[in-house]
Amino acid sequence: MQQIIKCGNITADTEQTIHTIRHDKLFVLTDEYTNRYCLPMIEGIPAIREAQQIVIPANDTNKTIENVIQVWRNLTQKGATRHSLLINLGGGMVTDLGGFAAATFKRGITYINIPTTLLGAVDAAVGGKTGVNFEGLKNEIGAFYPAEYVLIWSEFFRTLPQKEILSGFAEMIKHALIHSQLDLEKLLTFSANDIDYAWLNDMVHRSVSIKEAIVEKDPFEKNIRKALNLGHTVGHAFESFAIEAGKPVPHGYAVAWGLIAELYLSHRLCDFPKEKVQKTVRFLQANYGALPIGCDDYEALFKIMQHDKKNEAGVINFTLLSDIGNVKIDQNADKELIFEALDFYRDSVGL
Ligand SMILES: NC(=O)c1ccc[n+]([C@@H]2O[C@H](COP(=O)([O-])OP(=O)(O)OC[C@H]3O[C@@H](n4cnc5c(N)ncnc54)[C@H](O)[C@@H]3O)[C@@H](O)[C@H]2O)c1
Ligand SMILES: O=C(O)C(=O)C[C@@H](O)[C@H](O)[C@H](O)COP(=O)(O)O
Ligand SMILES: [Zn+2]
Repeated sequence: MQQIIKCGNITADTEQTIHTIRHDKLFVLTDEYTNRYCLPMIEGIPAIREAQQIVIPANDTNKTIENVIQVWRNLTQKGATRHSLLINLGGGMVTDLGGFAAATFKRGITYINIPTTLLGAVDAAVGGKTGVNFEGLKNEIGAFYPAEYVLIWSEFFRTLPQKEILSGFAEMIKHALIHSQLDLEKLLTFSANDIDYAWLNDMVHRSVSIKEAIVEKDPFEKNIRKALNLGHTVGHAFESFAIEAGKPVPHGYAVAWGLIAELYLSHRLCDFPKEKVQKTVRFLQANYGALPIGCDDYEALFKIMQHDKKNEAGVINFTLLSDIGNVKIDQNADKELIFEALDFYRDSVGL
């Protein structure tokens, strides 16, 4: 089982975790920004100072197999063995890519995730989904291969741009939607212009525990883990579409817009209450703006949804809700209804 540590002191907790895992060489993977902003916060640890560093370019357009090869190459050239330990210090891009590199190098080495974004802490670093984008599709290549430890320290978020805070917050909204009305009510009070970091830290721990409980029940997404994919069938289509258009958007923004469309489908197919759609959509619209799409783009978006990993035998499977906390997996919507949901998205965000 993956161990999640809520850090009080990142230096002491990291040092202790490193000592807990028997290893020969230590490697630290960062991207260009986490190397600058986050590595200095743990560089006081002698083991980190002496570790081999691997730096990859930042952002999701670099979550590619080519950069996995760069990591493999560094590991090989710097003498990594099957007993080496990798620390992924970064957001979801670094933990997804680094986790996949760890899963595949010499058929698997141990790794630790230290998420430095809100999204990484509440979602990406936890639960063992690793991978890279491929052929314009999100996480098309990957493996379930959990980090041995995930160290969560909210102080990293202080250097995050507001956009990245909001991106992570969208996954927290998703966790609340699949879990409870009370969690959602609390999150809908959030103001990104006036962040209360102590409150956010509490909400982070709550959000992680929602994900952790689901992953523990179904680590390989055969069943209830599909709950964590709420908003992602449409969300990933939006995200891939934006990358293809040369205007990438943060993952959480795509999820927020995907939630709008999928709450509509939840209402139409599972009787999710209309007033709860409206209340959540109001928050999403106010905080996330819009990905500009027109009716002409629906076919392209539908085509991307046909590659969603929850699909089976040519049927697009959605995770929907009949109420907050009441998840319905493997729900089919036909093309006409999906287009209606895209109409609803456009109306809701003022396009
Ligand atoms: N494996 C999973 O379960 C899972 C879950 C959700 C999302 N994801 C994936 O996670 C990725 C998105 O992760 P993300 O939102 O963390 O994006 P990211 O890793 O690309 O980070 C966003 C930006 O913030 C910078 N950054 C990171 N930490 C910083 C800090 N403390 N201060 C300043 N800048 C910092 C990064 O360098 C980058 O430029 C996507 O690829 C998504 O598909 C995976
Ligand atoms: O952990 C999960 O399970 C999730 O689905 C979490 C999602 O937020 C995350 O974006 C995940 O990477 C999506 O996975 P995919 O299987 O749809 O690629
Ligand atoms: Zn996600």
